[in-house]
Amino acid sequence: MNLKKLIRNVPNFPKEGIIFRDITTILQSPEGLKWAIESMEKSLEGLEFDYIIGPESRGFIFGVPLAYNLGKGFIPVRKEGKLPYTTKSKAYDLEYGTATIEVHTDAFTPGQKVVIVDDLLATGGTSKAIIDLVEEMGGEVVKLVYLIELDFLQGRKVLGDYNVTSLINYDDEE
Ligand SMILES: O=P(O)(O)OC[C@H]1O[C@H](OP(=O)(O)OP(=O)(O)O)[C@H](O)[C@@H]1O
Ligand SMILES: Nc1ncnc2[nH]cnc12
Repeated sequence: MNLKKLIRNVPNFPKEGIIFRDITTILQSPEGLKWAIESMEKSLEGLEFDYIIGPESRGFIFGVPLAYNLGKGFIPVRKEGKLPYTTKSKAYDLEYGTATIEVHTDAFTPGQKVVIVDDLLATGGTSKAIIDLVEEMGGEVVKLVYLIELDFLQGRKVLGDYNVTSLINYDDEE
């Protein structure tokens, strides 16, 4: 299946010079959505872990069905001020700005293994912030799975030796 055809490219959103890779057009397609979830799921075959953890908001779209299908729990990572209980937070840079994310302090117990799921890897700032949060809380990140990777932003360099899978790659800004 040619998933790139199902991704809408929106130039100059949310800022001049950014080509936004819009996944709403994949979500609209029953075949595209099925392919995306099933392919992400395949990349986790045989892996032992306790939770899927994913960032607001697009990480929820893919993380929850994966967790449900694999019989795991899901841990939401939210933007600042949204989680109601005690949180641990981390500030980070994005391709088009800065943000702070938070996770509940009792989301998992030390020693547990988590898989990070998100729609897209760009600079790696969001994922690195999640890795830092998980590790500072005593957890272990055993894999990261993305639908899309913007290779030219070199997010993988930021992620170092972690086990990373992405399904659709963009090598340059076109
Ligand atoms: O690799 P990075 O440079 O960190 O960029 C990738 C992140 O940026 C986007 O989320 P965004 O913060 O725009 O939030 P949204 O999902 O709510 O739109 C995307 O869904 C990833 O989470
Ligand atoms: N170019 C892009 N398109 C969609 N989501 C993004 N998140 C960060 N960069 C992005």
